[in-house]
Amino acid sequence: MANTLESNHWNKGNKGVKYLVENSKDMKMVPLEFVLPIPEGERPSLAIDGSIPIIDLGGLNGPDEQRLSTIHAISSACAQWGFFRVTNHGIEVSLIDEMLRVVEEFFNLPLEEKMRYCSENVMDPVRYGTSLNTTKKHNLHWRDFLRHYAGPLPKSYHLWPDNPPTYKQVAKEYLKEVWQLKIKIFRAISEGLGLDPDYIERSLGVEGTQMIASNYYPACPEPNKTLGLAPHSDHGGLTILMDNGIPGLQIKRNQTWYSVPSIPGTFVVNLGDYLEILSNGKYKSIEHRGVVNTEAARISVGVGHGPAMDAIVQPASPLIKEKSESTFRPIVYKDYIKAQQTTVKRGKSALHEIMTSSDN
Ligand SMILES: O=C(O)CCC(=O)C(=O)O
Ligand SMILES: [Fe+2]
Repeated sequence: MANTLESNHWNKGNKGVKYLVENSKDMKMVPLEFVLPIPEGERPSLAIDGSIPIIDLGGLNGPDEQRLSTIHAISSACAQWGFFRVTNHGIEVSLIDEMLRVVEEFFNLPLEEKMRYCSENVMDPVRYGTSLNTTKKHNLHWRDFLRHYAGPLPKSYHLWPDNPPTYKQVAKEYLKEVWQLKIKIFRAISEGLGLDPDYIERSLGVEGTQMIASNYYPACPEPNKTLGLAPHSDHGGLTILMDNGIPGLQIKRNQTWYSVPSIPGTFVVNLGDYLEILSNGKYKSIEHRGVVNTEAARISVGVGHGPAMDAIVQPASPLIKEKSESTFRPIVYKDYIKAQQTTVKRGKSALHEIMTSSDN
């Protein structure tokens, strides 16, 4: 439900980080409530420059041999990284730029206008907010966000922000293209898992969900003391992410944090918990976090794709047979989202809760 400036959460003086930065002259230190207990060895500046596999998706339209080698490259990226970058993805750079522009315009609106979409309920179809999970007490994070359901379109389109005036139209076009891209990638992942090419797509049900999360991370005077976004894995199957050219994404691999460079015009694709579950643990959803910098605001736009809200999430039966046991207990997708989004600990704790044995 939309809130006003008088509602609880905003009454506490938390008007979002962008507002805070813009209304504090010459901020030299991060306010205490944003200082996070980041372990010494995991400070953002200690991350190693990393590069994730780059996959030319044009290969999927090529002759058989090229198509199979592209599928193979995707499945090894899924097994070894859980993250990869795609080029030749078929989405016009001008549309990506336009999407970034309307998202930036949204965050630049006066606070009162953005507040129309403020909500603390993680299941609300449209939510503007700040930090991480403001319903529970915890230190704040250096980001504001706008999240909303995208697909199925008719269920939420009328609720999307109508300001800036072009937002709905541009977002609709962008999300339609991203939807097609995820079909292409899911097909390749299905084949790589030895499943029917349509297996994953069909597993999502007739009303598979698409959710968009746009993040605004203002420049920050002490980037080593806070985080834009705490370590987490995504709950859906596949997230397709782009940003405004300012780096800030870090991924955890073998207990080490790596910075993922920003390459405009490409997308970073990552597997979420749904795919870890569906693959019966063969592929892992990888923890990642958003870090901030002293120089410039970063905007990122991630689009997650998962099953229908009332779908039962469980491993694909051919993959259970392969391993002779199921690694996860079945759970209704919306219950899983709720569990994952309301925990303060994040990381992969929600996924660990549904594992059938703790040694997986
Ligand atoms: O800003 C980023 O690069 C990461 C965003 C993200 O992980 C998310 O919205 O789930
Ligand atoms: Fe994420």
